[in-house]
Amino acid sequence: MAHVTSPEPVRPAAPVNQTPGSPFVELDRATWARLSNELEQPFDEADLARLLALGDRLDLDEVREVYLPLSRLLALYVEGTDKLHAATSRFLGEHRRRTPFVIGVAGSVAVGKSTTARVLQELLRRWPGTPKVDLVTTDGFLFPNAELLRRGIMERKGFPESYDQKALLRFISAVKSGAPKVEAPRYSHLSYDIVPGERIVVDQPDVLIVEGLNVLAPARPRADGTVGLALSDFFDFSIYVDARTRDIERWYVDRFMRLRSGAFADPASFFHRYASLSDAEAVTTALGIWRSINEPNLRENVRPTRGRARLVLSKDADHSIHHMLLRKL
Ligand SMILES: Nc1ncnc2c1ncn2[C@@H]1O[C@H](COP(=O)(O)OP(=O)(O)O)[C@@H](O)[C@H]1O
Ligand SMILES: CC(C)(COP(=O)(O)O)[C@@H](O)C(=O)NCCC(=O)O
Repeated sequence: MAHVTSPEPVRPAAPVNQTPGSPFVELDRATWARLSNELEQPFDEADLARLLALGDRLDLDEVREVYLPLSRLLALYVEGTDKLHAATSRFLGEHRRRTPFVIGVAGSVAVGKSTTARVLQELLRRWPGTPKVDLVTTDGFLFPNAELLRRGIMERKGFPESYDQKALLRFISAVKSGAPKVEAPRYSHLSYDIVPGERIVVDQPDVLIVEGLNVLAPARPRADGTVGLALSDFFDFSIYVDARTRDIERWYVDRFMRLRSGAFADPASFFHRYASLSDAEAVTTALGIWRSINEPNLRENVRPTRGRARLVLSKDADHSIHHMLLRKL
């Protein structure tokens, strides 16, 4: 595995736009890409093969120009946050325990959260300060289908109320407090349900990436009007992956069509019944699921959290990142 040496501070390659009063600076793609020119190339052939084996038709220029500089920025944040923790421990006169740096990745179903998260995981592993990078998706904290049915919300999978928020908060507090071997339930897209008894184990990583639709959602007020912590209160950095709704809809349908000729063929698949549909019927089915569940969730719950992210990645119709908004204030 190729490694890069040290995340030296980045010199801005060109002026960036900041709208007066906005906490974000806007970086167009060319500006951002220029930041990568100064970077040591962290890939060797084996690394490239591993990235491509992630199964995505990922453009490697995109990785070099967008995700590599982003991983460098994140490595700088990890260093800075670590120093801040050390200072707090010195102030409190405590023995210091390193806690994972937590990155939230939010955005619509099918916008490319998993792909972004996995690429960042691979890149961050190459920085010297963060060799151990774990990734969890919040789908493991969805209520099992039986419970969704009992609550009458089976058609609202992915909406905030379909998650066991308490379990999610317990999980992230344990990870953040530096506990070893913290367990999370596992969701299967094949069975479309939580896998009974299966667990993902997070064991004191340097970085934990938490990916999911609603990771930036604010805490919901309790019955007595008080407001507790939200998942995002435990994030050290957050990314919202953004794109036009009509593009995301197309990506959703395209993915559905690919799964139909792949995973849906498995009789164990929840969607096996769709494997025998004609192309036209399959498109209609995918659009039906998109328009009744995922698009309303995007509109009502997911996109409204965009402004809470530290970084917004805006995609074009071909998945390329067109520009970024980075929160400076
Ligand atoms: N950067 C990218 N380049 C090309 N295709 C991508 C990229 N990101 C995502 N995709 C494709 O878009 C679809 C949705 O991506 P995925 O990461 O599964 O989304 P999410 O996790 O948000 O549901 C998949 O078919 C994936 O292969
Ligand atoms: C499992 C999901 C809710 C995503 O969960 P996340 O990991 O983002 O918390 C989503 O992929 C999903 O299955 N939505 C239900 C509608 C559909 O089948 O597309």
